[in-house]
Amino acid sequence: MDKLPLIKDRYQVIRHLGSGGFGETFLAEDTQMPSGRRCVVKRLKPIADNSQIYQLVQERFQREAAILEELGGHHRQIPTLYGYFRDDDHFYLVQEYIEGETLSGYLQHQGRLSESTVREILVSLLLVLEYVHSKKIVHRDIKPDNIILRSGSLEPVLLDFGAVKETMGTVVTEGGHATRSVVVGTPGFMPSEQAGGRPVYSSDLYALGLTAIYALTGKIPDELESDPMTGIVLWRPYASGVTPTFASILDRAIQPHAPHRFPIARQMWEALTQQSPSQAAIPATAVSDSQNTLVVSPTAVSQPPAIAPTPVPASAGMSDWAKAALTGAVMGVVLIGGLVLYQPNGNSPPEPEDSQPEATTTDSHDAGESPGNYDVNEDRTTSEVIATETAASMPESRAVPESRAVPTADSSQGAVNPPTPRTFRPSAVTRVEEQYRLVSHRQYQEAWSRLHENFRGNRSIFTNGYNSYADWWDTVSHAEAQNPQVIEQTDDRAVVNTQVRLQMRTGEMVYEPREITLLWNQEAEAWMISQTRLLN
Ligand SMILES: Nc1ncnc2c1ncn2[C@@H]1O[C@H](COP(=O)(O)OP(=O)(O)OP(=O)(O)O)[C@@H](O)[C@H]1O
Repeated sequence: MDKLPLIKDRYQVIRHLGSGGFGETFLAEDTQMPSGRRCVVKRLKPIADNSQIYQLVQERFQREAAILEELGGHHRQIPTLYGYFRDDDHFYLVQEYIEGETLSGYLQHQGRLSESTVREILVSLLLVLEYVHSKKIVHRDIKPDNIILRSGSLEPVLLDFGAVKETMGTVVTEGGHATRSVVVGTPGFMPSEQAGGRPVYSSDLYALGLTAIYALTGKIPDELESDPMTGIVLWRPYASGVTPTFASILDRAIQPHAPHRFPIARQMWEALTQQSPSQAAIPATAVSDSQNTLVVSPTAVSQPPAIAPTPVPASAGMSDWAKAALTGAVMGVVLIGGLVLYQPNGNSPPEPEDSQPEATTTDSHDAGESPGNYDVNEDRTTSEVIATETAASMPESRAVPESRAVPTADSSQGAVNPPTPRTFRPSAVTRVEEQYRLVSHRQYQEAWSRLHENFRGNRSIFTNGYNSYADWWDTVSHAEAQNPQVIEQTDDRAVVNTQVRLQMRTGEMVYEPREITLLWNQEAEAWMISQTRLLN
């Protein structure tokens, strides 16, 4: 057998992971680390082959790598960037290897996922997206293949940010100007404004919504019909058991027109965690052109086919999906004429009618410029986007293992029962983070209801029950659980240590190291805080 290559005299290739539009990806061992840790090496090659372009690509690549470094360095659901370099005519990224399985791979053998599992994944990824968007980055290629569920915990991790790939598409126009020549994204998962080169934050929510729909139905967007008048994807008949509120949230996420979607990740996260029908509803402005297909109650869906929660059949969905994945790999970066985006006079194309109203220029050099249209000669990164509302930092989310059963094969269809899959038990860490978020948002009643009943009944702490709890939190203007970590964990009990940061209404800042004990409530399917203790 041929010896596998050693890249840059350092990264010993273990196996080839995949090939995409701009290069190849390898699993490798870092021979210069004592542990010989595993890493993912991405080798990219610019599409234009000349030295002028290479210089430009190098500059952009460096900027985008710096962004990846920041993102991965601050969020555990984004791979850490270990290194980047250029070697001859290739550019390399070396990233943390995420041990696990892509969401699409997971579905192939576990079957379609339950609503609660999909909801958990969404809630978790929305926190990641809010973090990403707070850095003014639009991911641009969210899809089941770019989400890895970590082995053991099934925590979703977001891969493959589009901007680096985009740098590989740098070309020089006839007029001598460098510009992008590609739109990054995957057909079907990519909304129209992104296909037109103008992604906004809610473009990621659109892709995430369709990813969730894939997880619920086993169908990729190309396998679903759309309403010919409105362009709305008609998925509900394939997920008849989904609750109306959850379905409405997904419908809002996948609206073809960006202004009709949730504008930012936080809003979708709030709709999911509170599941208030009013938050899920598409804004009134959307109803006029889509009222026949939106926010459909289950009874309004005509004769949904009875679909048992079977695994995605290997003979149909899997091969289709494999085909689609292959297409995605080829089409992941859609080539467009550089001149389409490049405006020699410096003007941008007109705002599309469906661009987000919130997305007004704050940091671009040109008032009309969109994130998808820039000139490389300007000193800004390809992935900066425009927004008036910077997403506030939201906590990272982590998931832990659990062993509740979800879909089994329908024996009436002759399918074999798959092994009992694990589903998500929300992580104790996420629970702790949420608790501080709730009190920060003054949702005291909600926060109180998530304390264990024994804790709530402790009159030595809460002398006046809920009122003393709410009164105390009213003295705090902002609370945050920093760096929470699970110290102990069994199926039913978890202990999390965290540094609590409290900004008091008086202006004083308080930092409290705390140990928080949580008990699993099977009925509520939630972690309840049963005790907190100040650490020395
Ligand atoms: N950090 C990572 N940890 C573990 N697996 C990874 C990581 N990054 C990529 N992979 C896996 O490697 C394979 C190839 O991924 P990659 O995204 O680089 O290429 P692609 O999807 O084939 O092409 P494209 O870059 O055009 O999307 C995929 O199966 C992906 O899940």
